[in-house]
Amino acid sequence: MVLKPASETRVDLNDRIALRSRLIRERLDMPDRLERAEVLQSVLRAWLIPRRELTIGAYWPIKGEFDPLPSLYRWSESDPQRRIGLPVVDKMSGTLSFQVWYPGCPMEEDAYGILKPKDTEVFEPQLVLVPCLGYGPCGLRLGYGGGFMDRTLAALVPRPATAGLAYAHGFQALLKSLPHDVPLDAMITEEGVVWDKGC
Ligand SMILES: Nc1nc2c(c(=O)[nH]1)N(C=O)[C@@H](CNc1ccc(C(=O)N[C@@H](CCC(=O)O)C(=O)O)cc1)CN2
Ligand SMILES: Nc1ncnc2c1ncn2[C@@H]1O[C@H](COP(=O)(O)OP(=O)(O)OP(=O)(O)O)[C@@H](O)[C@H]1O
Repeated sequence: MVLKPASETRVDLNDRIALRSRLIRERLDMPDRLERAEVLQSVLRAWLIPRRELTIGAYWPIKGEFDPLPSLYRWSESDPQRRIGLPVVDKMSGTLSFQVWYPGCPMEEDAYGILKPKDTEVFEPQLVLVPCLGYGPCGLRLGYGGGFMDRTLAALVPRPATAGLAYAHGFQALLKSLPHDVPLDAMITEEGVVWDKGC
């Protein structure tokens, strides 16, 4: 086993923290973010058409994230069995559960101030749409640093299919994988489906 010097590990962590704040700033400052979001809605809607899953976990957008809910609502309208869920953080276990969401659903803040459905049913989605701040080759993802998504995906049996959603600016060719990283099955941006293990 080759042990890394502590200083190197610390540099990696500082790099990740700096990268996260740069990517959040870049995303918020993107002058054509709304146009890009419209294109991404179309890419997502088209990607969902042939999929068999009836239940999808998504997220309530924060910090300039792409909003997947308009496409998902359209997706859900064509079959009453289809369900959309939003994540709810369990601070103790560091994992997420998913609660049913529908347009107009009463909402409240979670432990991190992100809105979540109030008192709706908990379920395990067959497909999870994962918000990505950054992404690398082969399904690698950079989130906000809580590790919630990786812990949740590692614990769910059977593991749901996963598709990352991001704007193309988030691509980091040199992003390093960490031991706990659970690779995404697909990656979708406004430039198209950039990676899909299932294709
Ligand atoms: N819209 C949205 N909702 C989501 C997620 C997401 O990525 N996007 N999450 C996806 O999993 C979960 C929340 N993830 C979070 C991750 C980190 C922190 C947080 O407070 N981070 C600290 C820094 C932590 C560190 O670097 O050690 C901070 O920002 O100060 C909060 C929520 C569930 N809901
Ligand atoms: N399966 C796991 N078991 C235990 N700890 C984990 C697991 N996954 C992640 N962690 C811990 O969570 C912390 C953050 O991980 P990471 O930097 O990958 O977060 P992220 O994927 O960017 O954040 P998030 O998923 O919340 O958006 C790390 O300290 C890591 O050790």
